[in-house]
Amino acid sequence: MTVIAIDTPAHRYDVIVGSVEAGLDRIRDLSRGAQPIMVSDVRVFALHGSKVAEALGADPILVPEGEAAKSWEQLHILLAALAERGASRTTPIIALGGGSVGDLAGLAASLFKRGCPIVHVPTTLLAQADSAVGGKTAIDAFGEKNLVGTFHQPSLVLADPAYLDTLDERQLRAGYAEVVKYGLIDDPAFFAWCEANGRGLLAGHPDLRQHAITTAIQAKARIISGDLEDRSGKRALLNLGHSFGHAIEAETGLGTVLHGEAVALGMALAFRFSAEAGLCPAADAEKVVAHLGNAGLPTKLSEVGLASKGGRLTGWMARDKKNKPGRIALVLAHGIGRAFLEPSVDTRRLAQFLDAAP
Ligand SMILES: NC(=O)c1ccc[n+]([C@@H]2O[C@H](COP(=O)([O-])OP(=O)(O)OC[C@H]3O[C@@H](n4cnc5c(N)ncnc54)[C@H](O)[C@@H]3O)[C@@H](O)[C@H]2O)c1
Ligand SMILES: O=C(O)C(=O)C[C@@H](O)[C@H](O)[C@H](O)COP(=O)(O)O
Ligand SMILES: [Zn+2]
Repeated sequence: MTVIAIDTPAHRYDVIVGSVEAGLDRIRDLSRGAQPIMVSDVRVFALHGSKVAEALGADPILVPEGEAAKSWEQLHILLAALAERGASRTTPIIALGGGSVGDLAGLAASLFKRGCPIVHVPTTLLAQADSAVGGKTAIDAFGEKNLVGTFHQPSLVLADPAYLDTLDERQLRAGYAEVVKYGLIDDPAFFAWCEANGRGLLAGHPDLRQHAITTAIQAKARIISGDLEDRSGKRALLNLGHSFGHAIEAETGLGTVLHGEAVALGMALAFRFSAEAGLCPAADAEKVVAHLGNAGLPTKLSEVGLASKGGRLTGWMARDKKNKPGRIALVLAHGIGRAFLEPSVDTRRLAQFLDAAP
């Protein structure tokens, strides 16, 4: 078991990577006798929910699986269920599931009675290595990814790698993209570790999972510290691959290409664009594309039916949260482990690059 402490101005919370049973007492301590409410999706609840709900005496609320949970409608249904059950400002909400459940439940927890505690119990690799930590919450709206959201830091995160045993291979690979991201941002040694161990990690080796999740969370803690609300450009590095990725998700219809798949393709594009602009060695871009491709992730726009769609994709990218008026900001790289935020890229050049990209 590894415990990582995350410091925020409001409170300090622990991320426990290890058996969920070992962390249940921590949820009981937080609850101080109040009955917790569990939010989960139908699939995760059927697989893992009743055990945790029974152990905590938690009342479950179920949402649809995947990106479909991140909607106005589901937010409304969830808030209505919290009201109907008489939840108070101290009722702990337990989000058991992947990033979609976490993003929706986190948003509801931040809004309900102006904020109640949220505990994340992430069940996907993506959520354990990335989304459960850091406090970003969101739903999709008006066709745009994560358009409506808040920052609401959890009170506790319990990431049990054993949950990944029931996750299907496509979801596991998608989550792996966000793991590799941490090597590409500022830790070339971790990228090399991924090259050496990615296959074993995806095959389910427990020590490799534990190491990957712990390293990613420690990196996230470091990157968000001092820029918790994404204002200074430091936290923006976590968006490597995401301007392209969110555009790919939106253009293909949200929920069609998985978030992690879109991020993998986005990171491949960010490295290719950096190399073509002479900012990054071509050999580094090739290594990134090869590693993601070997992990079974998309690295070509043609794989998701978006060849020659530069104009459409830059249209979405022009709406990204990192942008200042009239400019497209993009996380680029000077090499593996050397990501940086470019506040203004030439939109025409970007569209031409995307039109020509494989
Ligand atoms: N808030 C953040 O910082 C942040 C970071 C990264 C991604 N995200 C968001 O997370 C979402 C993607 O989340 P995700 O990739 O975790 O997937 P997900 O929550 O959409 O779940 C994907 C599928 O996996 C199933 N599943 C989950 N855990 C399982 C398990 N242990 N066994 C079997 N099936 C299981 C779910 O039922 C669902 O069908 C995206 O909307 C993305 O935008 C948020
Ligand atoms: O925690 C962050 O900050 C991230 O950017 C993590 C991303 O992996 C995640 O997909 C996040 O939800 C993207 O946020 P957005 O601000 O681009 O909507
Ligand atoms: Zn992401």
